Amino acid sequence: MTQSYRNRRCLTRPQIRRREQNNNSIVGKTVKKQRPVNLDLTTIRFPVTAIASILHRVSGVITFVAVGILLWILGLSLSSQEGFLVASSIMSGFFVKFIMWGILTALAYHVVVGVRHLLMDAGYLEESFEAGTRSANVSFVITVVLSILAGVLVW
Ligand code: HEM
Repeated sequence: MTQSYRNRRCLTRPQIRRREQNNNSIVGKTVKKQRPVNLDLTTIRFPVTAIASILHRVSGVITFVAVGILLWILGLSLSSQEGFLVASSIMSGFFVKFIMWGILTALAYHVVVGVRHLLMDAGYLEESFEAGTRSANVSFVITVVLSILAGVLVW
């Protein structure tokens, strides 16, 4: 083993000494020597439950930001007749409608997966990987349906 370190031209003498010491210590015996170094995120596949969880947090943050925007539009529309007309004209643009559709989709997803969470917490859904995968997929399908309905509502 010592010989193989010495054959590596890129190692300095102190590095060789440290590796030899590591090999004789508890570190060399307990830590896996061939540890994975590949952290290329494009090669890592997340399970659907992880994706559902990450999206739940993302949709929660989108909903949080959306509350401010929606309250502002509501306040504007209720302020006066002119305010209502301004709010209506803002809401009639394609880009704004697209944002509203995105907000409604995020809210729908957050509520659907939130209910899934609460059902799991209350013990109505099994907390196994298989059951979690199934309920996550069902949540995605329900969200797609609600998202289409939200599109119909907005346009
Ligand atoms: C204005 C409305 C809402 C906002 C701004 C909001 C925001 C958030 C945010 C940011 C989180 C992430 C917390 C974290 O991951 O640390 C969260 C988690 C959660 N939300 Fe909401 N939420 C809203 C409405 C709802 C509704 C209506 C439900 C009903 C089902 C719900 C159920 C949940 C649950 C169960 C969690 C915890 C998930 C977990 O334990 O990982 N939320 N919410």
